[in-house]
Amino acid sequence: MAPNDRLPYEKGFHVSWDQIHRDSRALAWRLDGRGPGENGEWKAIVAITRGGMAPAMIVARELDIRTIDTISVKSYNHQSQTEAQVLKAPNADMMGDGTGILVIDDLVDSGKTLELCRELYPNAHFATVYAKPKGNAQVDTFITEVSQDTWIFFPWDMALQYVQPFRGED
Ligand SMILES: O=P(O)(O)OC[C@H]1O[C@H](OP(=O)(O)OP(=O)(O)O)[C@H](O)[C@@H]1O
Ligand code: HPA
Ligand SMILES: [Mg+2]
Repeated sequence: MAPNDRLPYEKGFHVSWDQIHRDSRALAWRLDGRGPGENGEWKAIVAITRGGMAPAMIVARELDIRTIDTISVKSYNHQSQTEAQVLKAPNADMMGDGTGILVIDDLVDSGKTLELCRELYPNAHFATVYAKPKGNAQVDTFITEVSQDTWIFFPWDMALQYVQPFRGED
């Protein structure tokens, strides 16, 4: 399937860099002071690559968190879902059972990616910028919910291009 072919997704939600920046900052503010540290600090951030890296960087900057690791989970080939698998795990000593760790992704869809991460780190806090209803139960904190039949297009997957005027061209 071509990557820009939305079927079976009825709707497209196109997110600009500006929008993901605002929404990721909103996520940071919601998470601020909610960690298990004395002043609500979080121990570290773990970004779920690749989509979680941009939001994780923005949250880390807002919350002044310098310890950042990644977990690489692959679960999609374009818009087709495959079995979720961990291709690279974060530092085991740092992770423990996940206590104090903020695991960040761009979105939760079916919830399969987070389900796998939760099994590995049951005490981590899981946060995404966007969420679809099926995966809702897997995420502790998110900013915006979109319907299950919506495909979210992120700015790193898009480019500016010409569109014809609504009334057509002369
Ligand atoms: O809730 P789920 O149904 O598991 O889907 C959500 C996951 O799918 C996408 O990642 P993808 O596996 O496509 O990899 P990418 O981040 O490298 O693009 C997205 O970034 C989430 O990580
Ligand atoms: O709606 C989506 N957009 C981008 N990547 C995704 N991975 C699962 N669902 C989505
Ligand atoms: Mg991803």
